[in-house]
Amino acid sequence: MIELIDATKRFGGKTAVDKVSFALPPGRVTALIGPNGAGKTTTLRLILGLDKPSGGRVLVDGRPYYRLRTPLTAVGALLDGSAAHPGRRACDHLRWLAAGNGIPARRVDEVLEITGLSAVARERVRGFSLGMKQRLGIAAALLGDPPALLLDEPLNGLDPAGIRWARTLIRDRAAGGGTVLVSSHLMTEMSQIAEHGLVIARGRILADAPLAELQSGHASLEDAFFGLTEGHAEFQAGR
Ligand SMILES: Nc1ncnc2c1ncn2[C@@H]1O[C@H](COP(=O)(O)OP(=O)(O)OP(=O)(O)O)[C@@H](O)[C@H]1O
Repeated sequence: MIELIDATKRFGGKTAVDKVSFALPPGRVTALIGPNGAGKTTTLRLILGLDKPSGGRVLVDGRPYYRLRTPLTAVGALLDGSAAHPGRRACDHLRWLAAGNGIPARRVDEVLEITGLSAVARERVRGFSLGMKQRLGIAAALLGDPPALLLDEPLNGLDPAGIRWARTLIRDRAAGGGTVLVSSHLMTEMSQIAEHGLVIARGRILADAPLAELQSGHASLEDAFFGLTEGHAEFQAGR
């Protein structure tokens, strides 16, 4: 279980995440949706201990992330698909992560297989396409076979076959009892992948409800989203 209780993150005078409270139960895909600058990435970074909360609490299985002994076996995360060093071979990147987390080396071959990267495992990341980097990021997230997955825009750069594969993977993880949080701008995709939605804007949670409930009375999740976030966008294009 992942839980945020009045979690707040300020950067100087800017409040990126403002008293956010929610719980992510196992067995469910939750979509974190919000406009640019809403606080989605900061929320994920707070859960992963990459940002320290200015207030409130962020707990993974009842304790802060930094207290987890082998974090990759508790929470797998995709925050930036290109986080691997460009000069490294894909397999070495994963081996290095595995070694630091007490994960057996054979798991590296498994996640390469799951993400379809076995054939390019010995190639250097600098030659990878955006979609391949994304698959490598997902491979890293799966390395510890964690019960919880946090995925920031996991479909970025994936081709149609990749999107279908990722969609199935995400759903299967939750169906198998996993906790999955997916942050995305892709409403149509989210309505196919997730059961539950957290709508965030200007650092505040505007809705925490089943997607079917959020969508009711609207033609689509996108319409519901615009209805909820109207006037809350950080950035507005000129007309
Ligand atoms: N390290 C930082 N220093 C200063 N401000 C930051 C920092 N990180 C985030 N912010 C600000 O906090 C707010 C929330 O940013 P965040 O990246 O969490 O939004 P987001 O919802 O992920 O946006 P996007 O959809 O554009 O990726 C933004 O106004 C951003 O400029």
